[in-house]
Amino acid sequence: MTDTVGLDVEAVTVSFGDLTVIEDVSFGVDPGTVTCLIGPNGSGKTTLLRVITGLLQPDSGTVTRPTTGARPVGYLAQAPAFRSQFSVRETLSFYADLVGEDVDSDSAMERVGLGGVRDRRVEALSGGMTRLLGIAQATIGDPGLLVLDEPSSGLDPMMSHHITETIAELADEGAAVIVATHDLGAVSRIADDTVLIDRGHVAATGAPNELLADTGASDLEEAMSALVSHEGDEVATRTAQSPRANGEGGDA
Ligand SMILES: Nc1ncnc2c1ncn2[C@@H]1O[C@H](COP(=O)(O)OP(=O)(O)OP(=O)(O)O)[C@@H](O)[C@H]1O
Repeated sequence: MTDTVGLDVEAVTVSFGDLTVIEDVSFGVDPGTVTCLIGPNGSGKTTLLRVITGLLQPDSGTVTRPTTGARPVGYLAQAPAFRSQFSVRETLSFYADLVGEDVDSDSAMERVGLGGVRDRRVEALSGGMTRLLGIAQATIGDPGLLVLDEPSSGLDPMMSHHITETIAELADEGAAVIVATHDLGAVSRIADDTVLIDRGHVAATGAPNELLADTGASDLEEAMSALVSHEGDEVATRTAQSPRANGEGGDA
């Protein structure tokens, strides 16, 4: 999985009609590290991740990705959808076949700890297990870049810890990992770096302890609150809740 080239996002701008949701965003993620993308609801994190995976073309700017692995990018969508009748093993074999011949799916299953439920159907998995299945499918083919959208949202603390440890291990194996999350406890545990997005702009970057030092805050929630603009919050929240069609499945 090791690559000397990580992820490089350079001056990316994305608009939907008249609404510019990402403007002139630049940052990088080194191989073997975890960068957490944080920011308020509707600030543009998912949009940026979709550009990073190549699912969405930016209006301007460039994205340079690693080239190692049987596929370059593994992606966990915010709401991954799998075939309900497939078992865990069948689901992962299906994705492995899409990636290429002789691509192993068992190691991905074991890596996230789903070996014990390999024959359970997707429809019978808990929410946490479904997220683990999503992470497992994202790792098939050992991509050099892993893009994970809210991997631990809505999970109990033990499952959340398990998922964040798994993510840290994937980076230790050499992948460049970018994770969008509202779980600031997880950010403190696993982030080598953070990118704080506010209204489509980079409001701050740095390791979690640098954000704390820069703001004099005692925790990341306080630091984030100090760094984001609070003007027109009501409008931003309404926009974030407006219906939209992303049409994402579980694969990049
Ligand atoms: N396909 C689309 N068409 C129109 N507007 C969109 C589309 N996708 C996203 N948006 C808008 O872009 C903005 C950013 O949305 P995005 O989902 O990227 O935010 P986010 O930071 O991931 O939010 P959250 O934390 O709530 O998941 C929002 O105002 C959203 O309504």
